[in-house]
Amino acid sequence: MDKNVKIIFQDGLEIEGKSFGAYTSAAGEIVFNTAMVGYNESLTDPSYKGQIMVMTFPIVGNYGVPDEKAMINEIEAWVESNKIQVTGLVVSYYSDDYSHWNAIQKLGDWLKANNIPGVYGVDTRAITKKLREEGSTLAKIVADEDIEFYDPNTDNLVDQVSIKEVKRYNEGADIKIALIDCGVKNNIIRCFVNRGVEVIRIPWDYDYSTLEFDGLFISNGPGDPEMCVATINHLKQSLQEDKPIFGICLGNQLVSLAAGASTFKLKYGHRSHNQPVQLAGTKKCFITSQNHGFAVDDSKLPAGFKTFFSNLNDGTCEGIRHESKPIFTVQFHPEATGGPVDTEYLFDEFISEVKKYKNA
Ligand SMILES: NC(=O)CC[C@H](N)C(=O)O
Repeated sequence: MDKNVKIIFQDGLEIEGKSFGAYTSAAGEIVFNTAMVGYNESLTDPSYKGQIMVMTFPIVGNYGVPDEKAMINEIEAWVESNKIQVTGLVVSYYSDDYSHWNAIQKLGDWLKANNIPGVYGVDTRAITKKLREEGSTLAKIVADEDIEFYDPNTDNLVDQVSIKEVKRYNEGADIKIALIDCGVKNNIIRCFVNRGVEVIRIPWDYDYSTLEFDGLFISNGPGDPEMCVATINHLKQSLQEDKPIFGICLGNQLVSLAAGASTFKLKYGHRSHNQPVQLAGTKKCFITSQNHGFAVDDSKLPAGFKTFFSNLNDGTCEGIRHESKPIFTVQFHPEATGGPVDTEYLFDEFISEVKKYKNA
């Protein structure tokens, strides 16, 4: 019989569930994800660092866990980074009995190996309703010992997940993209590598002023964008230059901050695979994969920038675009994994801008 554990919210609410994964206590920001699949990808997405993820899909674990060490082109083949990044996982029904062509282990065993607690047997939809009504909050999973609440947004989480040294993929390719790694998802690197460009992956605070490259990319990443002061300062300089710039999620927020816009915390964030966005000035709508808690305030964008996409659920900004330079950023995840690939064409648009710049 699995042991009992408690989820304790900052307002004092306690919910009892059963333990799977590591039997240990953990504290963080509790967030809900309404995606129906993709737990392996979400758990290893560095943007979830410091967060306890509640999955609303009622059965989790039934397709197991792939070999997280398998590599293709020096990139983990089946997961989004080299470890589990969430602080804890909360599900309704945990399925121990898995079946999938590339599964090699149980979700509970993988969590255990990473010392991450899982809770099952709780009403995840009730938790979601609470978070939607009252807004995002802190919580802790309490197993063997009670611990303090912890607010991850007060720490520089990007520094914890960013690469420590420069790493090149597809070295020698004609087009070179400098990728500022704020906690990059592997599928972003795959999307570039699959398009035949060289990726120069640099740490979040790396001074790239003397690096040779043709286009600049800023990745997704965890926490409050205002923590990334070094990146924002480097971007202020890049915005004065002519190289094409593309940013995703945290990358969108950092470029916006560098341009002079502001960001704010959403009431409960967007975490799912079915977020509808509209391309500004058109009737085109795309379904996107998202995972963010902050957003850019596009009611007062700096001169030269306009809204690129808007969210059709709540009207928030889903990206900005420069009016004359090849600079555009999106709040959603065009690389998906998990989620729909409707907007992957943005990688092609960016690379085509980079080629134009290089051949000009
Ligand atoms: N996926 C991301 O890059 C998330 C960006 C930022 N940490 C947020 O929560 O809004």
